[in-house]
Amino acid sequence: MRTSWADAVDNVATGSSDNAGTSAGKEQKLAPTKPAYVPPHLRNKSPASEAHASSLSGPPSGNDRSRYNGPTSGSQWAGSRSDYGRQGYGGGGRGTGGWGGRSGWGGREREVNPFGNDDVDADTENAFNEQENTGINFDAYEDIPVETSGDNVPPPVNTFAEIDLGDALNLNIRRCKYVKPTPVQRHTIPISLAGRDLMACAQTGSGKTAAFCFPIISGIMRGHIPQRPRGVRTVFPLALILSPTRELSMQIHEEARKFSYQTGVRVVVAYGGAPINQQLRELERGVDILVATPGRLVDLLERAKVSLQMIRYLALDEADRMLDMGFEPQIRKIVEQMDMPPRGERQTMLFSATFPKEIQRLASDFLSNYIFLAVGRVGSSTDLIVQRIEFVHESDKRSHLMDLLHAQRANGVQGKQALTLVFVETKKGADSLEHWLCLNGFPATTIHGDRTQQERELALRSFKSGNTPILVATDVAARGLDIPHVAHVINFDLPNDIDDYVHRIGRTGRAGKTGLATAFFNENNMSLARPLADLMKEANQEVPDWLTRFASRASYGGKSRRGGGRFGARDFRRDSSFNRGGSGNDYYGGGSSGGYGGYSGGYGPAATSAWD
Ligand SMILES: Nc1ncnc2c1ncn2[C@@H]1O[C@H](COP(=O)(O)OP(=O)(O)OP(=O)(O)O)[C@@H](O)[C@H]1O
Repeated sequence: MRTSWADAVDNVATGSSDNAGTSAGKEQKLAPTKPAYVPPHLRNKSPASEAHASSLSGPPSGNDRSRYNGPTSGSQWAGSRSDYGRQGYGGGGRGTGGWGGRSGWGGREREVNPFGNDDVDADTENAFNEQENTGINFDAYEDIPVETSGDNVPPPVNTFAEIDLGDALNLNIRRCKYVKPTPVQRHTIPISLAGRDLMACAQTGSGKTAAFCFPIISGIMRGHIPQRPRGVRTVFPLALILSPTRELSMQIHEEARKFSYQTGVRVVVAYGGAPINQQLRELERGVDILVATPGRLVDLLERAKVSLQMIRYLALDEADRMLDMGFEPQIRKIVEQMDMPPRGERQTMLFSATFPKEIQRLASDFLSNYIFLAVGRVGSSTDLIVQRIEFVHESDKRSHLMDLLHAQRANGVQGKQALTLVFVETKKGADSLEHWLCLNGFPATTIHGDRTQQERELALRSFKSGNTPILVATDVAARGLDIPHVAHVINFDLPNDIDDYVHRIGRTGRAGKTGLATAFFNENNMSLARPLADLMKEANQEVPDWLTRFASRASYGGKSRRGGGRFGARDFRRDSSFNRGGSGNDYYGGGSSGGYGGYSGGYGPAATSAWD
């Protein structure tokens, strides 16, 4: 196995795609009209090592899904799914596979380098220094409490070196300048590599994208590659990553392309608002991982352009949003009513920074014997974000915003000149505020659902580049977007739901950096007083007295769905109302203060929940 990794790295080091071309060329001679599908783990390889590598592509041993293959077990491929031998996954290695007459990266195409002008050696050398210089400070997450529940939870790792992700992926991790895994990565990667289903909750900006991408890419690289049907114009991805917005899908696609560079794994994105034909062309060139928004995917499924028959990995990013009232029917259709393998046969991973209990309950329909992981309190914000709440009457909001922006122009945000993201309630409100800001000498642009996709993308690019340092947005930009240098998030209009607030302010204070979030609160936001005060307290923020008073008033009658102010009661399976045979206690003590040494959460039978 090592031989094939070394080959892949040689290719990376020389920047050569010739080997891939050679191997595809050989296939073409055998079947001139239909170049065979080249399994990812054999792409970018010299013919000399093919025989050896293909002998390694046999089905995984063992059928016990509950078995735990530790992540530190050398190159043994931990967590291979037991179901790869089922119909559709059968068939042989290289040469017997074939897919619609096209091949992925193993074919004629040269893979574009997503890292730009990448000098591997220089980058690798500089990575650690640069990392230190960028201000990324993941030590800030070290003492975050971590809780897990479920059967036989694999222990976390401390370093990427402890996990056998494969050399090509490891090289890309270094190119991304990731020195060590973030807490959510430390815990989830071993769980996913062990083949387990997962519901993972971790704070905004804490590295969840890589946490689900690494195991998927690694699994595809090393797994037994199924034979894909020949001669049909339908594509059969092996992994599906769904996200709620177009921009987030694009971002995940960009990240996944970096992680999978020269691994032979091909990632394609499909989202609405953009010409479908172009996306179809991309798909027809081969796809291992499909990143998509639900609407466009349903369209592709109904046109029989995509089949989910061979999905091994399903990841829902922003999973709670994907399963709320707006999206749930589409997600159910995709997951339960098309041709996707049922739960238990595929591996399902759900990620978000927030997971209300009612959504956890819904989500459990898609999971099999899953592990629940919470890094930090479910739905908590990071205390890297300084939160300020100001009481501002509706009619004073604009002048108040103007004061903030003038002060910011003079002094920067926390001493830095940086990007400002302003959230408003409505699309009309966004346009009108943008117009007013521009009139007053503050270059601004907008992103919301009434703008064309082209306009949305242009606005985001202009904001990211700093050309337009203020972006006025509706909730379409609230989740997942990772925009460096957003130093200030202003909730001009507060959302109705505290979880939306958590995601919005999470656009700053990412990856260990600090950030500032200011919110304008008034009589229209009373229902948010208590959850907001709770959230701020949890994040060690100063809560204004007036907010504490509003929070304690009876006018907010709703029960906090966040489940009390202590670390616990996270996994809904532990909830007293669900715990049929249990003690009625909604608090459980499987926690730890997540540092390397302090981990004790949920490993071993003592932590098995009553439900499992
Ligand atoms: N191990 C790591 N080392 C350094 N940086 C990392 C690491 N993992 C992720 N990052 C960076 O951290 C940033 C935030 O990651 P990501 O966007 O995945 O966060 P997230 O948890 O998905 O946030 P959100 O909840 O807002 O979607 C990204 O810029 C990413 O490149």
